[in-house]
Amino acid sequence: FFSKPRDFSLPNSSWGPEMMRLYEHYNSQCEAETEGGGKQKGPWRRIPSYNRSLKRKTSFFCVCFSGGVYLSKLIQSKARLFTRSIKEAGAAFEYVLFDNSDAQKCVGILQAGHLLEGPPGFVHGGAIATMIDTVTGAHAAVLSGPVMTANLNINYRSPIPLGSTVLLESSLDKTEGRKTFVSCQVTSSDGATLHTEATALFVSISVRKILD
Ligand SMILES: CCCCCCCC(=O)SCCNC(=O)CCNC(=O)[C@H](O)C(C)(C)COP(=O)(O)OP(=O)(O)OC[C@H]1O[C@@H](n2cnc3c(N)ncnc32)[C@H](O)[C@@H]1OP(=O)(O)O
Repeated sequence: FFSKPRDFSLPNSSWGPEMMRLYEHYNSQCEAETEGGGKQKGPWRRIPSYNRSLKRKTSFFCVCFSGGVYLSKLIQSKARLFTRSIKEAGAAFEYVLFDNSDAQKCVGILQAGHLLEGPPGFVHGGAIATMIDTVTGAHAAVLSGPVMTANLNINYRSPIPLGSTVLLESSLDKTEGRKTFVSCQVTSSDGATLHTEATALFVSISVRKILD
């Protein structure tokens, strides 16, 4: 009765060679070899991704706690995670996130599809902001549990060609009480071109607050 939800952060036929190269680079570091030739956890962990978030909990909490019957019935059944809402593989956001808890870093590998166009031939600034929010948000959530973006500052340094693969690297700057401060850099897949720089503040919240 229970079908397993599809994990969208696994390779599909739309992933190009650069996307695959970076994916394999980090994925190969999710497992390390022991001295005896066995396997153990490596420094990186792939973060799975689905097209819905908190599906069961949300409908449960909506009905039970927030009086959200309207939300539950009419909206929740259709709700999709924004970055995973386009069905055609490769058309919009193709991405995968990896987390390194020892280094307190998170990386996102993004292949920007044709539906993300802003200026002719380049990626829309809002789509770049979306991916920065996604990578830094996932990083802050790994570090601090449930959070919401309170502040996002972005400097666009050079445009991202549509169809290209870029690397988003998020690092922890500091935590202060409920506040988690992170920085993010978006570079070309070889690291040679800096496309975008950002800082973000996430504030810890209770899950109840999101659902309210
Ligand atoms: C897997 C996919 C991952 C995707 C991740 C995507 C994440 C998102 O996009 S979330 C959606 C966008 N964000 C929102 O809609 C949030 C809207 N804002 C809010 O709900 C609230 O303002 C919220 C939760 C951020 C903070 O509210 P609240 O919990 O009442 O905290 P509040 O008491 O005001 O502030 C807590 C601290 O943060 C600071 N703070 C809050 N907002 C800001 C801000 N914008 N700038 C600087 N500091 C801030 C406060 O000064 C306070 O600091 P201190 O503790 O030192 O006094």
